[in-house]
Amino acid sequence: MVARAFSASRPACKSTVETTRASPSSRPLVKIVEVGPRDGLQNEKKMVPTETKVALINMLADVGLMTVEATSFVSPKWVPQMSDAKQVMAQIARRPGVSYPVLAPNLKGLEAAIVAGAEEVAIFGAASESFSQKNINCSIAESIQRFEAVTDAAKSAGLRIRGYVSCVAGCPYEGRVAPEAVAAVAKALLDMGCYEISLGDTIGVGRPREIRSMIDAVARVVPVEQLAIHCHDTYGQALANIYASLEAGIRVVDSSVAGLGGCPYAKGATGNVATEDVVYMLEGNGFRTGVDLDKLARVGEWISGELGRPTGSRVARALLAKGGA
Ligand SMILES: CC(C)(COP(=O)([O-])OP(=O)([O-])OC[C@H]1O[C@@H](n2cnc3c(N)ncnc32)[C@H](O)[C@@H]1OP(=O)([O-])[O-])[C@@H](O)C(=O)NCCC(=O)NCCSC(=O)C[C@@](C)(O)CC(=O)[O-]
Repeated sequence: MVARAFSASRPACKSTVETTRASPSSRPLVKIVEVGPRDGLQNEKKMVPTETKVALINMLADVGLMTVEATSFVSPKWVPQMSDAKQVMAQIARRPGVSYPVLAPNLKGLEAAIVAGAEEVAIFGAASESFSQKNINCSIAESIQRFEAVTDAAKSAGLRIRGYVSCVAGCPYEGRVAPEAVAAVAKALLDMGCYEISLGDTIGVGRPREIRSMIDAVARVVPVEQLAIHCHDTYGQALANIYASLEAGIRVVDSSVAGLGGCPYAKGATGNVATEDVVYMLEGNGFRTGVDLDKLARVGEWISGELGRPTGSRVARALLAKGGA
């Protein structure tokens, strides 16, 4: 079977056909933003020991991932699992060339992140009013004001800023979310200085055509080069949605080792798409990721064991079953 791949040029509506035999360096790079230590763990009911979080982050940086979202400087009353953010940042190895972004919803979080030595922060808004209220206790308009203060201070401190928009395909409280609502929040985050906007299908309800229409609407106001896709796999649509995002020209994918995760404010939402599954798909479709899949699968197996469950990655399960990973 000849693998279909996409052109390196964007937008990639007219995809070219390549084979996976192309040399690795000639294949376009897809940047993977590993969110397992943050998005993957934030919903765990039992406190994960700080040393386990630190070991996970260090292992993920060792398998070739260049961006490992480390933790969140959020209210410990809202998300107790992230209450050791300062200790995590103090103990990780910080491999040269690897970014360790952290979430910072307000000035208090930003100040703590700076003291902890963060070089990149992420602010997180939503395209749905109800989710914004549940997640960060304010309306979308109030969140934009709050984020402006955060981004001004972060820029003055020389930090890079990433933006998230949640509920890009649907909201657990309001149902369908209009692509125009997503585009408006994404544009506001871009305008305040985010270098990249990650589009989050928080509850995994989107399907490829819906995801594509949403991206097309956002790409009218934010260059596609500055967009990332962040898919939860609740309805089993994540890989198909990522494929649709690649066709739309997106080259940054958020994912979580072993498919860890869920969202504290989205009942029933499962984890992010598993990083192992994303790497397997990309490497077989004419892209390179720089990630050692076998090593990554072993990291996923290890952290799943620490959490007392099997890995959520189907690719890792297949590799481990045949003794490959
Ligand atoms: C935004 C707030 C703080 C507003 O929460 P609030 O209650 O309105 O805040 P407040 O300013 O009134 O403060 C309340 C208390 O929290 C403290 N506080 C206030 N801020 C901080 C801080 N930064 N760090 C530590 N402590 C903080 C503050 O000091 C005070 O403490 P008290 O005086 O009562 O002892 C709260 O709602 C919050 O922390 N929310 C975070 C929720 C969260 O982390 N959700 C998960 C991440 S988003 C996500 O997963 C989606 C994403 C990104 O992955 C993409 C996708 O999938 O869609």
